[in-house]
Amino acid sequence: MKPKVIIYKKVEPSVLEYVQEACEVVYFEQLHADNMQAFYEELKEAKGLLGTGLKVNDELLEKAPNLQIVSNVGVGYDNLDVPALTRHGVMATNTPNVLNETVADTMIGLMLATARRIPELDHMIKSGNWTSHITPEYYGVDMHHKTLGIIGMGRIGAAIAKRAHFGFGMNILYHNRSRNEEVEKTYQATYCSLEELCQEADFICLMVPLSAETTKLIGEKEFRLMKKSAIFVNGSRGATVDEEALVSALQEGEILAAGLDVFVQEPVDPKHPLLSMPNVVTLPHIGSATWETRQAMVQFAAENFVQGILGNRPPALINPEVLESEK
Ligand SMILES: NC(=O)C1=CN([C@@H]2O[C@H](COP(=O)(O)OP(=O)(O)OC[C@H]3O[C@@H](n4cnc5c(N)ncnc54)[C@H](OP(=O)(O)O)[C@@H]3O)[C@@H](O)[C@H]2O)C=CC1
Ligand SMILES: O=CC(=O)O
Repeated sequence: MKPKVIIYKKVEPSVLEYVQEACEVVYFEQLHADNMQAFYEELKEAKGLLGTGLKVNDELLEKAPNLQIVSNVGVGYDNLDVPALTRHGVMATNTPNVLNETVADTMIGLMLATARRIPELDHMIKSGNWTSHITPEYYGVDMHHKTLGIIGMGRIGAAIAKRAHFGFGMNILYHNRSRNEEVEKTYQATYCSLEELCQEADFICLMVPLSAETTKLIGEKEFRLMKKSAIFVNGSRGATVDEEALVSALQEGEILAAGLDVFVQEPVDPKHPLLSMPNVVTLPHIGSATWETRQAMVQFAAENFVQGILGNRPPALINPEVLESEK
């Protein structure tokens, strides 16, 4: 008998068929209040769980005594309580690398859109307000040859640095807990403290994973350090920024503008003050949202999943301790 697993996200038929070769799949295209009870019922027997964003913690794991693997479709896994998964002997996997280039494209697009005020001016034309030659009040600022500070110079950060260095001739600063010699050599990036980066950069791009350490990593103090002309973009998770401090920094003119792909609460409340600011460009968490990349991510998640279900080591295993404790 094939092991029972749950997929709780809409996937391509080819991916479903690939998983079905090894598993009996219970398929929920999406989880919502009306099917949660049915989901919990299936969870009692499920050996695997594949999807995006579900909070997996002790409470959920107690409802899933047979679980072997949780396969996250996405690289960030702040929705997973990894120590709890490890305690319960459940493997956790994610989808690194396949989305680096696409997310980097999105972040460069967001920086340009913010600096050149693209959505604001698009709206001006479409609402019938382009009535004369553009006056200085509509000018943007250059991105090329400015200084870009990347906080979180990992896989995606490096793909952003590549574009910024070779494409825009930008000077790159970065901050991590540890140095990344590869980006220093390849993109002439300079390592610095968070404070130095905030003070020196014209564009500040946040790309860290969300953790206890990075929650509200950027707040009042950091915004105060930034240049009044700074453009801040966040592609990590909403909670890495103190949103109230960001609103104040924009209202007080401590920074020039912001580009946001992520919010503390998603979907963001339409009445959120950030949404009524013309100098804030917003996106609905679309960093990796292209057909090609989303397919690659789901395929990767399915490969992790099937390998784990078959008792093999999945290629992107987050908690290898689970396998070590089985030896
Ligand atoms: N908007 C979107 O659609 C997407 C968002 N993301 C987000 O981007 C994140 C990064 O992805 P990826 O590049 O693959 O991850 P990586 O792990 O490759 O890079 C993360 C970087 O952050 C640094 N970092 C971690 N903790 C801290 C800290 N406390 N202070 C300073 N730097 C820190 C790490 O360096 P070190 O360990 O040396 O500190 C590392 O260089 C994901 O976790 C996800 O949240 C990802 C994909 C799409
Ligand atoms: O936010 C998306 C991810 O892959 O992480």
